[in-house]
Amino acid sequence: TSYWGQGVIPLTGPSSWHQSFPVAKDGSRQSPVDIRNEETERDPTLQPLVLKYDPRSSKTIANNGHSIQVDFDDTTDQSVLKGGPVTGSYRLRQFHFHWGSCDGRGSEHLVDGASFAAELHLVHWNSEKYADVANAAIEPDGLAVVGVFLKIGAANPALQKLLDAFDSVQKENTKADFKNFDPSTLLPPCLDFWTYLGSLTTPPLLESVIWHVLKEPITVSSGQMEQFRSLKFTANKPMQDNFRPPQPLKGRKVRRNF
Ligand SMILES: C[C@H](CNC(=O)c1ccc(S(N)(=O)=O)cc1)Cn1ccc2ccccc21
Ligand SMILES: [Zn+2]
Repeated sequence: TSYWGQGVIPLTGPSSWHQSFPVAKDGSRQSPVDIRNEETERDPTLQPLVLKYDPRSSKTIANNGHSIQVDFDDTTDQSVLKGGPVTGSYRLRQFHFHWGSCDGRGSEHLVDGASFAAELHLVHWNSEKYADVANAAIEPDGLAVVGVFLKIGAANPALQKLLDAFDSVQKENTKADFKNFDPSTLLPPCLDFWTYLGSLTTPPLLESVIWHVLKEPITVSSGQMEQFRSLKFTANKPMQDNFRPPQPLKGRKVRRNF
């Protein structure tokens, strides 16, 4: 932050990203968005979403300074996304979370203006058309991200397996083995989704994401949310409020398959 006159201009948060990444302000397909369900369009041509995950492809868990992330072996089509609005097959690369400093906020997408306590992002890239995630990330159809809302309720046993690994990645830029984790244990039973063309929600904010936001949340307890907040950002600050606020739709249509 820097002090100019009365105001404090945060040089690190989302409101200053446009200084280094003009697409933040000038882009036509920025994410996240507030999904106004009344304004979405039901599209009967949307195929069911097929998520086929192999636990043998999970590799490591890392605190990368802005989220907690589990990385997968994406050298073969072991864990893939198919169906929904996309043709072809998108390979799972990683999943990570966004959450708040309190249970009342934390998700990136909103539904009719309402936030959830957290949001899980499963990041896949178009392995039929591009060589790797970095090349895919700069193409309009390069990435497919599935967003899953975490709603405060009963403690989630699948999530607890992940939280139990947090002790080894408390500090920023730490990584540990995290094998045999099946990400499908973090999915709700129903894969109904909203879909729209959007972007990465963190710099470089590339407009390369086909978003699939699941209608049904999974649960997380307040105690489990506290464990997310025990992770550290840089300078030993608690990792929290790592979500971008909603961005203008700029004429985009959000479709739903339910
Ligand atoms: C983007 C990539 C690093 N970022 C991500 O992979 C990423 C994935 C998903 C989200 S979210 N929250 O939207 O699900 C956010 C960031 C590196 N990278 C690849 C090409 C590339 C070009 C310039 C700079 C960095 C580059
Ligand atoms: Zn994300």
